[in-house]
Amino acid sequence: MQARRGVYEPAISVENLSVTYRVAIDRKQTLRSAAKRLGRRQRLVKEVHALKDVSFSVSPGAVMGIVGANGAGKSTLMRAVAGILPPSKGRIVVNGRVSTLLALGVGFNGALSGRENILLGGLAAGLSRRQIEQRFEAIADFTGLDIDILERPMRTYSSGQYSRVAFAVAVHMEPDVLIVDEALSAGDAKFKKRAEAKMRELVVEDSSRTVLLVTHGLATIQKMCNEAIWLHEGRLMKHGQPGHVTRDYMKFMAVQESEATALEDI
Ligand SMILES: Nc1ncnc2c1ncn2[C@@H]1O[C@H](COP(=O)(O)OP(=O)(O)OP(=O)(O)O)[C@@H](O)[C@H]1O
Repeated sequence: MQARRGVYEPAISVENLSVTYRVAIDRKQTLRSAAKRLGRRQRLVKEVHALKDVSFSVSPGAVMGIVGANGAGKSTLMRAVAGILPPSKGRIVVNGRVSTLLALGVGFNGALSGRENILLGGLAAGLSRRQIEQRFEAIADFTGLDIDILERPMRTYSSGQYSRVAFAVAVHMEPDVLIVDEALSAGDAKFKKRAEAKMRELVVEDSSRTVLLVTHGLATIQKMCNEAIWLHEGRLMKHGQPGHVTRDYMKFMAVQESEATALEDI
């Protein structure tokens, strides 16, 4: 859809997006072929078509859930929208500042302390040093980690401590577009509660923020989202109301499962 300023400008517009990964594989050599090649390695390049001609748009303020089986292309789509992964084909337009909760903490430097990574994360999100300093206390507070832990290099953190910092940074950037990939499963039970409350505040209470939310928790999609898409093997299967999308997705998965069981029975 061609957006005209003042008429309808989507927050996110994805047009005919395809993403192909190229993976180099070392082919197993037989003794004879190895002798022939005199020890030279034979490399094959395999293409993985993670997204195939996907198009949709998201209105400003919408909370869009993304569902799909393992390997469907959800994380690839999130990385592409976040600008981390270039499209192989097609176009993505995002209006506004994006903050991501992708595979929590991508971009953190393990050699630096939690405190330094909070600063770096803020700079990467486009805030000024002053703006980050103003928010530092709130971010540090939100992590629930003692200041002496925040002074240690992040490579010494447990995965829960790591995700606490990543989550705290991302949700305090006040982005126009927030991309959340399975982040609600981060941390222990206590932190999960705080994370969910914060997400609700960001997603539900501030209706100007556009959110993309990837999760296998279909109940979360129904609770938090007002739109959803379902991806399967890189293709967009359905775009619509969360209830309809999750219903069709569950039906599809149940059929696949019963077919697999039937095959096992043979
Ligand atoms: N860096 C990569 N190099 C090669 N192939 C990749 C890479 N990342 C993902 N893929 C492949 O792309 C496809 C889509 O993966 P993606 O991680 O986007 O799926 P997903 O829907 O997020 O899955 P999950 O629910 O398991 O997290 C899969 O077939 C996966 O193996």
